[in-house]
Amino acid sequence: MSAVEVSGLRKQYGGVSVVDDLSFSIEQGEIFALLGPNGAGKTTAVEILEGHRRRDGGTVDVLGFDPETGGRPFRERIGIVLQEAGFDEDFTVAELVRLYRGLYPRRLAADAVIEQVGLADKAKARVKTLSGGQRRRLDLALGLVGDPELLFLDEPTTGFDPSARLRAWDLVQGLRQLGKTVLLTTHYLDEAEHLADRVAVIVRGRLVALGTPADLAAAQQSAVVSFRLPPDATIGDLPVLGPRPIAHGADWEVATDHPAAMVHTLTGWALGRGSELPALSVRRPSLEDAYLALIEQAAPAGTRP
Ligand SMILES: Nc1ncnc2c1ncn2[C@@H]1O[C@H](COP(=O)(O)OP(=O)(O)OP(=O)(O)O)[C@@H](O)[C@H]1O
Repeated sequence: MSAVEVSGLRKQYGGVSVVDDLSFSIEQGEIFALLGPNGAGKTTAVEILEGHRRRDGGTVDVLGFDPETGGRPFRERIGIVLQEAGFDEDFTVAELVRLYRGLYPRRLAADAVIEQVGLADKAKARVKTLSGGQRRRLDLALGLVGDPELLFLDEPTTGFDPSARLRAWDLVQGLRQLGKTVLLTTHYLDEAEHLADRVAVIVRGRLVALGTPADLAAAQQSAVVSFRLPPDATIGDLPVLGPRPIAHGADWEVATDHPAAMVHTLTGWALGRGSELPALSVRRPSLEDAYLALIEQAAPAGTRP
């Protein structure tokens, strides 16, 4: 059975569609990521699924409930981790986790959750003394303590240092092993690639791609060739490669379905002028490569708000 079924979902503000005929389903135990540029409609869609906004059209089933009418029995089965949850800053971490725990009939041990998110040494600290990353970990603890079947995670690792981020990823992956379903929104493509079983890409309220990160990456181009120019060359000196190389720091990258021919052209040019091509590499496209290509196709630069 699906944890979430969305069909033909619509929402308008002032006559403008911000969610436009959106359909997808999320299986139980799946980690599902919603991706899209700023203003794409992700938050609107997620808040409709959480029961915090009303839809204008379509059907939504979350854990067997219509979120608009599910009431308390529905809310007790979901967990929401917001980017900026407001709470009383004078509480300590342990107090706040216990307070939230008291709101749910099914619950986890407060100390275990605090430990899980890596805040054990801050359990007695007041919320106002926490760093930004520690607050985000507290948000995660508050979302988990009611032992939800479905967890909404809104940009869960923004502001985390790299090791806290890996730890949060482990935690989210641990949720999958417990059979929990996770709906993740994130702007970090590596996070979605690492965590999500499937991703949906939304642009201007419409679904433009849905699949596993590997499928999405493979659907765009078969390879990315990257290289640096010889010190005495400029990009204009290169032979015509078909697709235009794109600057990536000191490197140039070109996406292609014909990596062998591309490398042949590039190395032939370099050898012909008696130089090397530093840092030449061929790699499989990442989810980020595919995402950027999808966004560009759906809303070319210059047409975006
Ligand atoms: N209450 C509202 N009234 C009017 N317009 C709104 C309202 N809420 C959202 N919008 C508009 O709907 C569009 C989608 O917003 P939404 O917050 O869902 O995007 P998002 O994909 O979550 O963006 P971000 O990545 O920036 O968080 C935006 O153009 C936004 O201005």
